[in-house]
Amino acid sequence: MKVLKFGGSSVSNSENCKRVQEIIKRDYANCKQVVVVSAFGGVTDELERCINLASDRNKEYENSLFKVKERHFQVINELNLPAEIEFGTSKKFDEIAELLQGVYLLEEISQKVKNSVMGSGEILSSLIFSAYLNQCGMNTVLFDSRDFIKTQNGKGVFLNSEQTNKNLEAVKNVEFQVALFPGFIASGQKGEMTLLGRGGSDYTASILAAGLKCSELEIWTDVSGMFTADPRLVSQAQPIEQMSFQEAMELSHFGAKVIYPPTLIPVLQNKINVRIKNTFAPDEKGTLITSAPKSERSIVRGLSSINNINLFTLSGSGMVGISGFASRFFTCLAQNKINVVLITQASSEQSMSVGINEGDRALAIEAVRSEFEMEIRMNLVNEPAVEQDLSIVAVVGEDMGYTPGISGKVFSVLGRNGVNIRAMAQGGNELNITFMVPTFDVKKVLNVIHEDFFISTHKKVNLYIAGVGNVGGKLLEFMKNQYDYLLEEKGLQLIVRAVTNSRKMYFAKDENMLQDWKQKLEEESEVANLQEFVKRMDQANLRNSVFVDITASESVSKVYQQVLNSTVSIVACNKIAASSEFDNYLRIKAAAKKHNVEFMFESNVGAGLPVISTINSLIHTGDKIVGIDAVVSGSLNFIMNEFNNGKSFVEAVKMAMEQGFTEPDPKIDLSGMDVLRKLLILSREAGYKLEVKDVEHEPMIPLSCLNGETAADLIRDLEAHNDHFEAWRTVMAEKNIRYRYIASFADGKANVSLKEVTPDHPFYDIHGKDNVISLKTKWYNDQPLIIKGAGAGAEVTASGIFGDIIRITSN
Ligand SMILES: Nc1ncnc2c1ncn2[C@@H]1O[C@H](COP(=O)(O)OP(=O)(O)O)[C@@H](O)[C@H]1O
Ligand SMILES: N[C@@H](CC(=O)OP(=O)(O)O)C(=O)O
Repeated sequence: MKVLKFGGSSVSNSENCKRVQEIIKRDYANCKQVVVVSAFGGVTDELERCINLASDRNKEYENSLFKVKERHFQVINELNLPAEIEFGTSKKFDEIAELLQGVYLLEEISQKVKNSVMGSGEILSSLIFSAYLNQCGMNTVLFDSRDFIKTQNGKGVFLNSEQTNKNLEAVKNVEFQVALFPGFIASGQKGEMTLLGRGGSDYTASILAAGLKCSELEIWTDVSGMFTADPRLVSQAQPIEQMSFQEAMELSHFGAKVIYPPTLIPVLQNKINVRIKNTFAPDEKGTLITSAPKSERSIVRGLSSINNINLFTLSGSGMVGISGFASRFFTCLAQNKINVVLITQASSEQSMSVGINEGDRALAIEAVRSEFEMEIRMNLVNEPAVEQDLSIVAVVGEDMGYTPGISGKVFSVLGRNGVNIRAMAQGGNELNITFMVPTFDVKKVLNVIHEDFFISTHKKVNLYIAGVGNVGGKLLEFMKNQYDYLLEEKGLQLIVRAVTNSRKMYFAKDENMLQDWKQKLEEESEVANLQEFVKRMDQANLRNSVFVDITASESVSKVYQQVLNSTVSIVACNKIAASSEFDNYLRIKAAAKKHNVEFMFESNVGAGLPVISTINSLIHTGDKIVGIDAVVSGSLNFIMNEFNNGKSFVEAVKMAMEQGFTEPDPKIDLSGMDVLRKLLILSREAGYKLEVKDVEHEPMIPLSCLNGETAADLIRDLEAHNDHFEAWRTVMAEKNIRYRYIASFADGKANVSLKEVTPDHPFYDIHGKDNVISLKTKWYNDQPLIIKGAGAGAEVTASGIFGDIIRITSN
């Protein structure tokens, strides 16, 4: 004989009742089955709502009850059940209505009435379902669980197992092929209806399995087993194939709703295996809960969480070394029936903290205040402190006890994601690590731990992109092209969550807008608002988030601190932050370090060339940069090369502008400001403290050409100075030299100016928009390390930014 329990999710309408009947039919001829049903999905909640409405003297309860009644009649009609079932159902609803009317008139709910109303859902579903099974030709006997399952008084559910098991003996004398029991309901000492706790039909099934000495208990629900984490919170969660009773108990105790915690006790005591199966995919394996489960590949078996937890702390100098404090504290909580979910004590013994349910907060404060009234008055103990809006997360696995370093790994991954752990405890049995975190962070916490401990198919990378012009557009195109490759080869899933330009922004509802960002921005956007953009990114609180700045905007660079405080990494091609005042540059780097996130800006110098990463790598391995010579303006090189090829200077500038090689304001290039910023960044990354004022700087073009406001003014002024530039051509021919705009740093001195280079100089032959960076170091002394290649253009810049994103997220 085996027990099958079908939860509310399995019996929520006539269609589902038919599925359940099919499942029972599979073994109908082979073995006797004890079937436990819950109320139709959501009915218990609705009945509870009705009582609360009635006690608030809100007539709306009648309407709500009517809807519940209609739902039951719809099932009866759709299953074509006989009139006596309609009659029985109607009678039950009359009884409920009468009870509710009493509550409405008295404005009071007694526990007895509450139980009677809330337990009605199971009485109704079992009545309907047993009739349906009989109609399908199955020999089904409907039993009333209240006649067998006996509870005793106390907080929560206290099963009188001796009496229950004795009562169940009678079932063995009844002739049936299917025995149907309503779940959830039981009876007390005086025969009154009692309830086994929310989710208690699982417990009913387990009590029956133990009392009737069944071979197996099957819990049929709407998921294919106990998952590695709540599948509603962790989309990559997988069903656990096998687990021990203890592991299942820990996971369910800490919130895995799929099984009600007390359920595991009777089956554990009687060594009855439990299988969790999916009514909607009956052929899937599900989870087997057994005494000796086979090991899974991961040491951690599963994760679970409970919300609405408060951290209640008792502290004070008077607590130190005085025995009896802890016992008084816990006794006082226990006497008030306050459930303690987690305990921690500071080693100084100056404070003791416990996790309690939000609903017990007021009672706990009152009880502890009164217990320690005298000590509080004498300032030996402080007023109890309570922190709200917390959740408990449990990491569970029997093998964790034998494997060092698990808690280290858990806490380091949380640290990397900026999660503040409020309290923690490791079970003495080493079966679990539990800790409290702000509820706001729970989803993120479960997902990052899951990604680290289970064979995740992929890691999600959440991108918030500011600046979707030329370079930004290319980046998004590259990411789209590489999406499948990165997912398959690197396990990285790129998800674009939001984009903004200076006019519009679009925040994805829940989708990945990588494919259709342009259309979304075009058709469904809202007015751009940078503060709002950052605020929403912060509120989303997604793991592995990256803010990508592809603007040249100072206002965007000003939100970096805020972005990093939200534990979001930054990838910038915008140079303003890294080349701002040295203190600000340091502050931003420090904020990134503090929040365990990254601030990366490889594309600030040399676009996609590996310049900053090379400098960082040399320094990390013990080298020292002693000199830098660099031609780092792709646009200026392009202009000079076109000029050398015979174009007039102004023609060459126009070409560079048209082809998108210059900054949005070309004066930033021609003034040498862009090169100066790059030199600042290189030398700072090389370990030198340098400000703009420390750099000797001569613009590439006469100062008088830089006074205009617009690009048209610049072109006009350059044309007016044509003779100045043509004179360069003459000098170059006479001296057999070329002019290059060079950034240099040596002996603590930095300089940016136009210099002559001879044909044997490495900067003489530079093609197109190439950059050359020559690094003289302790190790590259005789021959400097030279990095050369295209240093401007949308493609190479986008590839530099893309490289940073991948480097950050594949850590
Ligand atoms: N670790 C977990 N594994 C599987 N399901 C879980 C887990 N944690 C929470 N759940 C949730 O539990 C639900 C099943 O429990 P419940 O709604 O009580 O079902 P039923 O009505 O069948 O008793 C699933 O739909 C799932 O969303
Ligand atoms: N109907 C009860 C008992 C129960 O166990 O339901 P379910 O099996 O749907 O979780 C409740 O909602 O609490």
